[in-house]
Amino acid sequence: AALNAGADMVGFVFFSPSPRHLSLETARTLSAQVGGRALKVALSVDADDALLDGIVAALAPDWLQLHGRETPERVSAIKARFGLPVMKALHISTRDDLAAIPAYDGVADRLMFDAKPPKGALLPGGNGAAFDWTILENLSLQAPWMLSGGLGPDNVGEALRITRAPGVDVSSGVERAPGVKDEGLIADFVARARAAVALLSLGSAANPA
Ligand SMILES: O=C(O)c1ccccc1NCC(=O)[C@H](O)[C@H](O)COP(=O)(O)O
Repeated sequence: AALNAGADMVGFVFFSPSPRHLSLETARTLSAQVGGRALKVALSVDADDALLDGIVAALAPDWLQLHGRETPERVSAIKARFGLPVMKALHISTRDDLAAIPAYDGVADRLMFDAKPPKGALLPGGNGAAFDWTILENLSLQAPWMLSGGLGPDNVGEALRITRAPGVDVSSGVERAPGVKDEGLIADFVARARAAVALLSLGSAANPA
């Protein structure tokens, strides 16, 4: 569905507590379907080298997305070991959280600003929680970045208008139940993101998917 909708990137979750978690076998099968139509992103949470070895062998990802407490040093080590670009997710709730950015800017190949998980949440992402997007207004970074957290077809245009994010990421906002993606919502999300990019003249640097 994501490929048909024209997503630039498709994400594969490797985190066993998640309803979106994939086995390596399933990832291998899904990977073959991508066929170069989108970039494959492997999402992990504080994965060790052995797990990342397995993920890279099964999925042959174009990107590694790190969603745990990986330090800048760990990001560098993963980049060096796998020779793949790394996207580091950082949790944002208040302006104070922007203080974490400089240590990763220029180390990670891309940053992803996601909402801080709600209290008691079992997952570090994919919670459908949004944050105050005005925190990111006028952000100036070396690394390209993406916005995520609580996005969906109805608010992605507004999120892009406020943040002018060079990319957006969605999970539960295009699901009909936890872990069950909805083809119509996916198509709607990509169409609305692309329409906002065109309207705002964000140009080809934008990467909404
Ligand atoms: O989606 C998951 O299950 C997940 C599990 C563990 C770490 C991260 C996870 N998702 C991260 C994402 O990339 C989500 O797209 C991002 O957090 C936004 O999620 P949502 O608010 O549900 O759109």
